[in-house]
Amino acid sequence: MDPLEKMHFTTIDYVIFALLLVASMGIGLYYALSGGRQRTTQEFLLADRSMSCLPVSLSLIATFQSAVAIVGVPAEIYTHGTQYWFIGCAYILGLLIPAHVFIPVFYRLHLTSAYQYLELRFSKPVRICGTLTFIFQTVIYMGVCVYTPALALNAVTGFDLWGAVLATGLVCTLYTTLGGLKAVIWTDVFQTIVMFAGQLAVIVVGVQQTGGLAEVWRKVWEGNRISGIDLNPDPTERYTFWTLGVGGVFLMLSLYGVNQAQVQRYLSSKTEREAIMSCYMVFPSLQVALALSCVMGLVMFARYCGEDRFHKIGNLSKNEMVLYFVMDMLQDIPGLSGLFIACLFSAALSTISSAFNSLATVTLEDLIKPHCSSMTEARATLLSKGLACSYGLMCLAMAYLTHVMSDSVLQAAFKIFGMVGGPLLGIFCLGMFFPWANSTGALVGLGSGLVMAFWVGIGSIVTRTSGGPAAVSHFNCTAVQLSGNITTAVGTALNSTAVPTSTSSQPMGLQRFYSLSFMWYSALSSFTVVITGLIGSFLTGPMKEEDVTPGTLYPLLGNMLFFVPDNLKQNLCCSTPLGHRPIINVQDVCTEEEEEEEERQNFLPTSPTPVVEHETTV
Ligand SMILES: CC(C)(CO)[C@@H](O)C(=O)NCCC(=O)O
Ligand code: NA
Repeated sequence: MDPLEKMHFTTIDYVIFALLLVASMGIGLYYALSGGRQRTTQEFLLADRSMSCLPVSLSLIATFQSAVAIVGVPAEIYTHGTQYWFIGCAYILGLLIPAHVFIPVFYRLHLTSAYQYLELRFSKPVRICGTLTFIFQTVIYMGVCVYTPALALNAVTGFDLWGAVLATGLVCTLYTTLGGLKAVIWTDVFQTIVMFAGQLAVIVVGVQQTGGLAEVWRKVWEGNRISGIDLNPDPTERYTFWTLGVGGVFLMLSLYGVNQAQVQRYLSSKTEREAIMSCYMVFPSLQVALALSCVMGLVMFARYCGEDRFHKIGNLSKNEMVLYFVMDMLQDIPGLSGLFIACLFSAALSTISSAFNSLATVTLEDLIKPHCSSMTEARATLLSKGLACSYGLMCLAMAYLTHVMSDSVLQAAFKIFGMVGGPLLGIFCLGMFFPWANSTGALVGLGSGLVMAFWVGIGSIVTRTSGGPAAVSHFNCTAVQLSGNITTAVGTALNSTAVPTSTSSQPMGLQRFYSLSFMWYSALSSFTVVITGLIGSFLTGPMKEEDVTPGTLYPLLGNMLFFVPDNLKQNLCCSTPLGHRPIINVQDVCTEEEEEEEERQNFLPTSPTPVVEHETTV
């Protein structure tokens, strides 16, 4: 294996990278010194519930668009063609359902943490289990997020790995601790723009160097990179229309519906309407983000197709491929490689800053406050800043853990989302849609969902099945024998040790279960939670609809059974309409004027909120 010569950075590249860090710090400082100067938890954790939809929507996409997607998706397209692009189909339901089901329920309950819902609906133990599950998920995920760009940068430029990890981790900790959620949201806006600009620059230069759009198209078409829709129903196939378009909806729901990082942004919106609008606005931006990374993969393919270097690139890991391509293309254009590095780090910063703030929120609201009811506001604010800072430092430790257990980062992220986010999605669905579910059922459900998810997840890692080196579609580029090299590349990305490169034998029994595509993990584990949760509830005495806290149910069954007469529905316990008035939480410090203002904005009889629909269906 011939190591690629290290690229180098010019001064201007370093300057651009430094500007990103300085600008982010500046935004943090600005929000530390303006407005309420971060002296209340309402401001620090919820941006005073005053945000409008534009910054919120950009911040929503920034949260789960990390460097993992920026380096992972193009490498996926390069090696396996455009099948992955079909995940864009999942964005439709994956955003409509949060907008019209989860946001109205959470917003009207006037929550701070999504897990407060679990206590209102079930009990305190369920809330604590939910919170701990979320903390576990986020802490692992942020390690992957901070490590990925640093590793890629190190591999290609020789830039110090731990230096980059420390710089991002510390800068992010600082501006998150200083400026609170307002700083997190506004840095997200800035960083999303840098992210798009960096990717666009690479695409434009790449197309130009390949010889124009027509040439790029010819090469990717002849090279078999444009995938048709794959309707293979086999659930062990990594990416098919079903795994992406259906399994992907559950993934999106666990991220955009019930994940605290996102729920907190919905709750920071001025009105429910703004929150719903922001969710709608995520759709086009997320499609743009997806298109940019897919097109970058195609351009990368076209650029090297038919060249000698293809061999070398084939030997790189998936994480390094994109960076190599970028540095190779941009190194003659001063500043552009710096811009792309800034893009990569923007993606990482915007994800870990959301993680720090949401972790501080749930730790304070769900784990500490219930035990210290007499805490003063000043002390709570100080504590939340301390928490944001500690999670920031913990992130550095997690980066080290990721370093030890290297895996293909895109798959690692999807596995974390599915294995831990899936059961969380399940427990919220159980509570919202099924009035019979009780607290015991919820605990049993969450437990079995996690067991199921970890069984298949760990099983697949140990037996190296799910998402293992899938058959590589053959290349048509003249003069290059690629398939072998690419397969090795995928293998190297997955495991440092040898991987069986042939997947021709059909797995049987448990082996087949372990090879379930990781895109189904969310769906599998959330269904497990709902089903075992319902069984557990019926065995221990189902809840009566009238005993459930008002406003915590969403009349899904009632709406679905619209043809059933009302009195029969009453007997089936599925007729409760969605709460019309927010239940004010005692923990929230909100002045009366603010409440009135909110009431006025949310419940204007003439306001064309889509939610009005639910009221008429009853
Ligand atoms: C969340 C999705 C699937 C939305 O397209 C995408 O942003 C993604 O693939 N994320 C991977 C994880 C990450 O970027 O950290
Ligand atoms: Na991000």
